[in-house]
Amino acid sequence: MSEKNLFESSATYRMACQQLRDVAKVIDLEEGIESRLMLPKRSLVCAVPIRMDTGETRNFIGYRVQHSLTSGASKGGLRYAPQVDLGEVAALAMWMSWKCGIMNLPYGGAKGGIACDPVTMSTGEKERLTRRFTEEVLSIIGPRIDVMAPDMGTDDQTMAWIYDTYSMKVGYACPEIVTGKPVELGGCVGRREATGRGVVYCIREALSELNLTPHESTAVVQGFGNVGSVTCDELAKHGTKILAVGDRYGSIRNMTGIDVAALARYANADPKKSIVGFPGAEAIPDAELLTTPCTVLVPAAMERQITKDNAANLKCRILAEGANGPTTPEADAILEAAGVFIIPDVLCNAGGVTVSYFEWVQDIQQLMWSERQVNEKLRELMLAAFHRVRKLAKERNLPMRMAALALGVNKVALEKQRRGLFP
Ligand SMILES: NC(=O)C1=CN([C@@H]2O[C@H](COP(=O)(O)OP(=O)(O)OC[C@H]3O[C@@H](n4cnc5c(N)ncnc54)[C@H](O)[C@@H]3O)[C@@H](O)[C@H]2O)C=CC1
Ligand SMILES: O=C(O)CCC(=O)C(=O)O
Repeated sequence: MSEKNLFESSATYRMACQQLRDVAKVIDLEEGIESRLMLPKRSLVCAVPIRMDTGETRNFIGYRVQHSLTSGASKGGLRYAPQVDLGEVAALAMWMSWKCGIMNLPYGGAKGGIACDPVTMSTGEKERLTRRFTEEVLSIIGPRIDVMAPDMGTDDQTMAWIYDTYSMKVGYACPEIVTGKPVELGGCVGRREATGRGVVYCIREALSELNLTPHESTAVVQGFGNVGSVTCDELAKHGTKILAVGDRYGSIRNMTGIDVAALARYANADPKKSIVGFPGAEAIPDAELLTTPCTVLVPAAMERQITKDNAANLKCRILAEGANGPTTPEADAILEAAGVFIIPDVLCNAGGVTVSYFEWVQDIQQLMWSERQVNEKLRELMLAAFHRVRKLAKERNLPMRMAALALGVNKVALEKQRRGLFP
């Protein structure tokens, strides 16, 4: 694509496009479809004015980007973070399309965000922000159009406010408008844990391929929010020692192993939910977190954390991408050459959207599954996807990321062709 577009000022969007260009060559993607898939189907940018607790009015900027509606409703999280911009949300929406394709879910990809710092806002301010944003995007969301879920900085309470605001507009309770809701409002048991659980299912498959056991393995995790904390917990339950953890405020390390349950209690008691100051580990500079020697490194925070500047210093056997887009294409090449087993984001963190799909199906059918049913089905779908990607990687001698993207992009492209190219 030669013309400059609205999204290209974002390095994250340029990275998603680079990946698409690379995989387009691998799967011999028709040029017209490739250039369509570089762009989202539609994007909404809105002012979100709210009254702060001080009485002043502040205007935030909100985004909802729908990358593809070809395979069904578009699906993806809503992110509250200071750096959110249109390009970042567009990249995340594109990755959602490939993720849903890899998992064979009947969805296109979408993502939303509001540029704000939820840590500094009161519950009332976040509620007003969420309700006003929902009003602003009403015309482009719906249970068959676009279904939101939690992402960085949002949670089940955020989804409850969206559900309530939407239901008041349409005049009936409509739980299928969002997933990741509180269980008592039609949320799915196991959704909160689903992304981290999915990450650990993938890690265990990779360990077994490398003839390693969880017990003899160690892990380092960047991010201790939804994805990072559940990943730590699940790894620890399987006997893997967590050596170091980092968050937005700092990093900690204990080479004899961190007590994950105690760390979770400590972080939960902190207003910022931070791990900094945890007495069972020592503080380390952030730069040392990712380069701590370990079996498995799990970035579970932000995009573009592993770059050409630090990739060569990583000392892990497996890179399990809990976060979306944590590794740049330049870093990918360095890690591939070093023989690191990469479990790419669009596969590794797909457990979240998979259980979101279970939640949506339950809400539409008005029946509830047990936690055992949810977890068994999640495991079955994650393992099947892992081995589909692995098989293609081996057959075609592709890096895992290219194999995963090939499956995801191909599914969307095929559906476009069957429907008549550009629906
Ligand atoms: N929540 C979900 O179900 C899913 C989330 N993801 C992705 O996983 C990642 C994390 O999301 P959540 O755990 O939901 O978010 P969260 O808001 O629950 O937690 C984010 C964590 O990352 C830390 N963090 C933020 N900026 C950081 C920085 N610059 N350096 C180090 N740590 C930093 C925060 O302090 C916090 O511990 C994001 O990339 C998100 O898109 C992917 C799939 C599903
Ligand atoms: O659960 C969902 O619908 C989306 C989760 C998400 O935002 C993601 O996988 O990045």
